[in-house]
Amino acid sequence: MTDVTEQTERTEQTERTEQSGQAEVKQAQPPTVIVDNLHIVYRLRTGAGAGKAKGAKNKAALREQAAAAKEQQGQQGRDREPQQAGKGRASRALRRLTGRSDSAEKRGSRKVHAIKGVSFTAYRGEAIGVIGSNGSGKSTILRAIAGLMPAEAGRVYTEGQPSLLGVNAALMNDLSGERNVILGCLAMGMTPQEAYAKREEIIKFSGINEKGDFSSLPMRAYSSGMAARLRFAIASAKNHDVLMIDEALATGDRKFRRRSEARIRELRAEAGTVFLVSHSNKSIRDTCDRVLWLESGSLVMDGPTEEVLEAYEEFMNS
Ligand SMILES: Nc1ncnc2c1ncn2[C@@H]1O[C@H](COP(=O)(O)OP(=O)(O)OP(=O)(O)O)[C@@H](O)[C@H]1O
Repeated sequence: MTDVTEQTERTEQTERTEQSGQAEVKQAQPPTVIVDNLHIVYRLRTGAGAGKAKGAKNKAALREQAAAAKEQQGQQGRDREPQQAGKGRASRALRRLTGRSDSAEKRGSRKVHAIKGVSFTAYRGEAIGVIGSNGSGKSTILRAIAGLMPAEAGRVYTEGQPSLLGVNAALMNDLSGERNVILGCLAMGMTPQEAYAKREEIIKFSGINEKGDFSSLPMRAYSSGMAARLRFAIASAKNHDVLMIDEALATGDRKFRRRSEARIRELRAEAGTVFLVSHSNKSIRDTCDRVLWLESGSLVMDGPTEEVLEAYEEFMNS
């Protein structure tokens, strides 16, 4: 198995995880993902310099605006009271506009401890729902399994290359749906011949051409639901060792949702492991046989779908 968290070697804790109760229950199938006492921490820069790269363009524009305002104020001031008017006002306005105050000039950082010591083992052939209230850590744990988040502590071991739907598809808004299908297939490791051979089938499955020739239009012309359907269609065209779907089904209409749920069942039958993050308990019920329930970054429950959903629904209604 590969350590996707790129830390040091296998720990004793992993051995314990593999020998845990879950493993005894599911020992007929080999494990595909081991999450071992995982901690994920986001670090945010605050104060001066925060969001520098992103905000630089806006700030340059704001500075120009402020300079123009200063010029105007200066002109008005000169008309009224030479030298004094406008003095200091423009720089105060600039600080207000850019959100910088003298005290905020101090550099700082804040941490968000998003995943707190989560452990579980997933097995080949399982479809696992990931549930929990907003901000409980569902997307973060999928990103960690995909190898996109470094671990603060603990490890994630995976068999094969996990694919996080929507990220691995690497779609581009300026390219047509058709070109994106080819791009997505190549990004998943298909040869150009395989990608071209799959193109029609993927577009048909996505249903984007049901109301006109949308596949030849740039993706920026698609609704969010259409884009999500195309991403799902591309990602599910390949059999994945580990496929992770984050809310993708929630955006499709009912017809597409049924089709994609059937595809998830096929993927499971073809021996992969599927993780599905969803706020729709119905999607989870229809698709998953096991559920992980996270709250505030901790694993509250891990068990059969009905058992966990019942407890979760009770918690949500209390
Ligand atoms: N890029 C980020 N920077 C800082 N904190 C983040 C970032 N992304 C998520 N978080 C924080 O990590 C925690 C877990 O977020 P995450 O997105 O994993 O939750 P979620 O269960 O997927 O939420 P939702 O159901 O609302 O999509 C939250 O407290 C969130 O504020």
